[in-house]
Amino acid sequence: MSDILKKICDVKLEEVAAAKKRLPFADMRRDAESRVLTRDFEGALRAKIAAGQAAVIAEIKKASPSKGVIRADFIPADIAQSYAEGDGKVSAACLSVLTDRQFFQGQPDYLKQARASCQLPVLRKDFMVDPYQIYESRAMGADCVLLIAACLQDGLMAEMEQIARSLDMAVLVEVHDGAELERALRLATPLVGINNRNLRTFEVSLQTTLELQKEVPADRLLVTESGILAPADVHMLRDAGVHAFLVGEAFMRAPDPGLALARLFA
Ligand SMILES: O=C(O)c1ccccc1NCC(=O)[C@H](O)[C@H](O)COP(=O)(O)O
Repeated sequence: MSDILKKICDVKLEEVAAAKKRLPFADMRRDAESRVLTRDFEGALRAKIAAGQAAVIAEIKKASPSKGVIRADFIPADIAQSYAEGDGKVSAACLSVLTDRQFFQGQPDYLKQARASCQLPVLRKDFMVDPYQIYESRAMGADCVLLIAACLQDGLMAEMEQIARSLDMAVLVEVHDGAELERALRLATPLVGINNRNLRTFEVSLQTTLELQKEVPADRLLVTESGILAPADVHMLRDAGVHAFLVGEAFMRAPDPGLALARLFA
């Protein structure tokens, strides 16, 4: 595991240990199981694709380890509404909200505020290292969780997927190389994210998606993640048969994130 990823995961383990002292596992599980009606994350992506459009998971991200602060004027509810509206013709399929405090300046309240302000399904974007966080994700309202293969051993990853599915949440499993993809494909989830960002060097290459795409079976829904900045990137990936995108920075740097989305995916 890369240094930054190891550092992030170590912090997460400490955070989970502290959280379990505040709210024990059984209570968090009860909270999660008392929530009703998730929004259909996979269905929202597939509906856009069936309509001939790109399926965009639009990210709400204030800062990142590679870029520092990306957006100063940061009101998650406004950003979520802007993504849901787009330009009236082109808009987001789903949201992704960073909830990590230390490295991304996120927080769980941002997810709650974003979700309450629109009807879009929401991915909790964080670093999952313990089953407790899956219950916590549902308790805060998430419709989908991210499992980063590089952070998880096979057994734990499968257990966390199973818990998410028992709570009616979707799972986006994220990979960056062939070995991780092979492990991810042992899960049942159809949602496979290929992160174009190398989390060791922060280098971004869209070639990562093009190379790994060949190994993704047709019954999985490939989501290309990171570094999609220009219409030419979108055209190149769509011409290659990639129709689901997770985009953050390109929207977060724009005054109106929803209009930026519509322009990027026009
Ligand atoms: O973005 C980072 O610097 C980063 C560092 C370490 C782990 C994860 C990181 N990013 C998370 C993401 O995957 C992106 O926020 C997401 O794919 C959107 O990428 P972009 O469109 O390039 O903002």
